[in-house]
Amino acid sequence: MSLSLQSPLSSALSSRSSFLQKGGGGGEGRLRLLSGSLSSNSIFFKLHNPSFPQIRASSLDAGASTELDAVSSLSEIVPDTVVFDDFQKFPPTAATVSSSLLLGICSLPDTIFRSAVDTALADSGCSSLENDVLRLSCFANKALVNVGGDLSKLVPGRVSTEVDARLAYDTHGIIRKVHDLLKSYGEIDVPPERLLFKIPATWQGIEASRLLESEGIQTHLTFVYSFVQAAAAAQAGASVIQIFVGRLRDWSRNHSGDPEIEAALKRGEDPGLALSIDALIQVTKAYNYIHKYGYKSKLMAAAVRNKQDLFSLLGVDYIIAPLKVMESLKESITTPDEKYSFVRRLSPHSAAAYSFSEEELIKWDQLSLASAMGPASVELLAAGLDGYVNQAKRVEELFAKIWPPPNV
Ligand SMILES: O=C(CO)[C@@H](O)[C@H](O)[C@H](O)[C@H](O)COP(=O)(O)O
Repeated sequence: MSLSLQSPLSSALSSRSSFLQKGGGGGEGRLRLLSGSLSSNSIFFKLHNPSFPQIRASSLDAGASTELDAVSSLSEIVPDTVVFDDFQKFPPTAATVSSSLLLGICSLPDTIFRSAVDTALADSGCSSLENDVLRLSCFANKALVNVGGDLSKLVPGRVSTEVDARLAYDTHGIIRKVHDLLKSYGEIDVPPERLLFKIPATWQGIEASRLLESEGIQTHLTFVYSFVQAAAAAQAGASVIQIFVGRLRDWSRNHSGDPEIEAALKRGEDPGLALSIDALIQVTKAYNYIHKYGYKSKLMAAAVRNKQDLFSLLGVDYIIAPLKVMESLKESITTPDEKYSFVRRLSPHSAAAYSFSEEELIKWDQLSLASAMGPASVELLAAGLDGYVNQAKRVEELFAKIWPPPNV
């Protein structure tokens, strides 16, 4: 059977062109690429002065550098790129491919990734599957891999591929899915060392990560909202552990009965602007645990909403920063003296000095993890999974509408 590669998506999608405008937290159709740091020199800033003056880029003189240079020397700052134009401004060095990205690509009339999706929908192996569910899942996998393959040519770093969140509680299902994705990547010559597989940090996801890492397959555990998930992920040997600090702050703010929030409000602090104490505690403990005990994992802080969030995380291995924060950091100039305003909050040195309780140093298992996670991480994990499941279903619904292409 010969299948056309002539953009079978176009007609079905002509009414879906507004995905990219919807924006918002983790919103649909946002195209997320991860760029590396712009500077690698290591300066250690000693003093903290949150009200340091900001000078516009036009007045840059010898000896001045940007805030972005300054913070990039302490953490790898990863732009959370949402549109293709940002490639020019913040060239990506790594990328994530997800259902959300597929929805975004399908909503655009003409993108460099569109033919990757069309090619997936023309895959004869998938087309020949009689079972509708299997066929749609096959198309979705191929689309992820084809887009991931294109991204691997654009970025020098690793491409992280989202694993279907419907498998979040099925260790062997996750492993089978990753093996399938890896096989498809092999067919288009993308080697495993260029790949990460993004898996939800449920206990079953953490177990899958442990087994996959033991085969040399790199994993990226996401939806981490607590130190205990991060510790279990580190024990599993996950390559990347992604903790969503801003969502923890939002959770605290939305549970105003929380005594910490009440106390912050009484002190006149706005819990909506500063990272909540709990978010800072979880990320600090996660970082210290990984670095004190020599785990190979890298900790990635995500859902950073403003510069103050970012400043309070300096030293963490990676920080994903929205473009507006990146731009503001790039436009703000520091003079050599002002550089000392930046404080490295997290470092291997401070990690070494940190004390954990005996209960925190256990070998985590399903039961201990479940009883230690706490309401914020339980609720946020469930909400994150719901979002990903919804996006995965929408991709399949979309593919079901447009397959077979009209001229088959
Ligand atoms: O997960 C990745 C990349 O792997 C990020 O794009 C990630 O989705 C974003 O940093 C966060 O989701 C942003 O947080 P929020 O605004 O959705 O709460």
